[in-house]
Amino acid sequence: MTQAGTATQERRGFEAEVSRLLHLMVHSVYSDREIFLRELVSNASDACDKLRYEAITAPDLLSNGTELAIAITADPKAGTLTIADTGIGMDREDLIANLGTIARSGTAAFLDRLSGDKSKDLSLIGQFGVGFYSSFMVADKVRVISRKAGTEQAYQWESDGEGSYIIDEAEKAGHGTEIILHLKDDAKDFLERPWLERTLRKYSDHIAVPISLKVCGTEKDGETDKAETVNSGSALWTRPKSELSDDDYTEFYRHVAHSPDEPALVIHTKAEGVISYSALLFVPGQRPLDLFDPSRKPRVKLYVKRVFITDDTEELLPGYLRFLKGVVDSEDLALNISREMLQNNPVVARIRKAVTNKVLSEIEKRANKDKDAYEKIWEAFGPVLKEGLYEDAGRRDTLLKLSRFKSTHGDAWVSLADYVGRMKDNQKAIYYVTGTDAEAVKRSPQLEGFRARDVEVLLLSDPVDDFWLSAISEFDGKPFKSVTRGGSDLKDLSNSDSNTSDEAKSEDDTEDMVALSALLKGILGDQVADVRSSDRLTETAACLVADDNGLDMHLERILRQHNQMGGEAPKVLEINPNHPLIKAMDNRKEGDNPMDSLRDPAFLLLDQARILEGETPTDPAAFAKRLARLMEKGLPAI
Ligand SMILES: Nc1ncnc2c1ncn2[C@@H]1O[C@H](COP(=O)(O)OP(=O)(O)OP(=O)(O)O)[C@@H](O)[C@H]1O
Repeated sequence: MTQAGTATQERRGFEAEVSRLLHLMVHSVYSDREIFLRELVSNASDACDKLRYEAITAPDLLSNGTELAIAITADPKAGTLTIADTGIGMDREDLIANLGTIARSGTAAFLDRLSGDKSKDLSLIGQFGVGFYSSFMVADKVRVISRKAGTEQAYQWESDGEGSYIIDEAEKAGHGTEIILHLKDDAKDFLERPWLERTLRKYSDHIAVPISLKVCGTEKDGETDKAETVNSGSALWTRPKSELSDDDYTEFYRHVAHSPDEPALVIHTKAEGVISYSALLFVPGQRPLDLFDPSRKPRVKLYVKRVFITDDTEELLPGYLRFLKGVVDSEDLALNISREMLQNNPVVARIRKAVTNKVLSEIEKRANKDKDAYEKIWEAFGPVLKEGLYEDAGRRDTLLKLSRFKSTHGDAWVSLADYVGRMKDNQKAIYYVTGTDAEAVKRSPQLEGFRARDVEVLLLSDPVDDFWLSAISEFDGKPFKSVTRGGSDLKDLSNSDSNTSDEAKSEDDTEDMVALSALLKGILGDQVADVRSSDRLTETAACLVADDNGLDMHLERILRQHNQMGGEAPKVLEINPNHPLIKAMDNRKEGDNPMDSLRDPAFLLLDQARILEGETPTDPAAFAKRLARLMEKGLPAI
């Protein structure tokens, strides 16, 4: 939506998503609204980084002698706070694209989660990070004056955050951006020198461009309107660890990650020798909302000799570490390296290898030292780390050791070492079941026999689980085995304290089941691969399993959903010899025409087993007719 003002002026509507976000900002009661300053200073510092990078190949952009810097000016009389930088700047198109839309991945997911309940939505905003738009928490009018480096014309953007903004030509000496906040009446405290000094020191000490503060009309060191420098301006990752406090790291994390939470793990490392680099990386405290969004950008920034190069390279870290945030600074790459040259670059490959090893070993240390803290990391990022199990064969063992699972053995997270340590004497495999829903997986009928014998089964419900399980055959010499595939070895696992009585089963019973199974197979024909008596069921009458050579059933379903597989492979129907229904069917097989009398029950049994698997009956109309016939017979006469 546009509307003409003066010849150069234009009023434009915000994108619908931005309007929703701004509405929340403008009417917010967010207690942490001081974060607007961190967001704006971060943006200013990013703009300086970008210009420094551009100037490597186009030195003219910086040739007028302007120093890259950020200046904060508070004017209590006018009620304004101005954040100015001499960075890359924005032209008209940039202003429209950057300050009228939200290009960030995960925005849709974020907005979908807004509930309309203000306090809940504001805490979500904390997780999402709203950047520039957070200005409207403290200002009722925001004006941005910007001139893009290398251009002559400046532009101005102005809005009260209510639906639209005005864009116009403007005057500005030199490149960069000035953001002028007209503070709301209840936000005038943000103009006070002590607050500004304290907050800027806290937020910006690590920022590598000088930041100055001027509070108009106040005295500093006996001088009115004096600008003071408030940060040390050195890159934090180059400083020795001994000089840095937890708070320094947290503030840097918040700056580099554009995230308001605390990091769960800080990895600060420096390598010198064959390759020289420093890295300051963070495992975030919370899972970002867009972690699984395919368009999500990596958030680790590459610097070369303290000059920012890019935060858009997938070369620096493997995809399964994409949740990391922070900085890698190389001494060995050329400053004028282009982003394209990073691909297949041997130095980058060596850095990637070293950093990946370091990160995994630090994560492992945390796992060994602090179980609870590690489990929080696993809960947030385990599904992503598990991608490494099939992507990174060389680090598979390390990643298997780091993996944690839910199991039938209580609610706690279980490592594979825990599992193996608890295996039964005759147990040869690590049993697991996969599915899409953790609760449904827990209720799988195939688990009944394992539970009855106290044999632990891993419960896996992340989409990635089926993929790594098809790539990895064993841990510590023990094969992984799906409880929904192949014959179960439960007979070998009966133990004295088990309340099942496999051994006591009479031969007659076994023969009966063989005969009933053959009869049912005769009725069901091609719809099943086989019918057999089961030792994995204790409560349910029947279940389906894949045969020995078949795919795990859940994996097969995923492949079918993604059109990676043609028709459904017939399954083995396992029947529970101790279930009253199976016993009744067994009795019936001695009567006249058992093929006829058992026809409806046989198909209903199969459909029931399919429903338990989350499938639909093969022929819903036939299913309904059979069920109706049976119900009719079962109704008591009046
Ligand atoms: N001072 C500035 N100089 C130049 N460009 C800027 C400046 N401030 C913001 N921008 C541009 O506007 C865009 C949007 O800023 P915004 O703060 O909303 O989001 P962001 O910084 O991209 O991400 P985040 O939400 O993580 O902060 C930035 O990506 C940048 O391109």
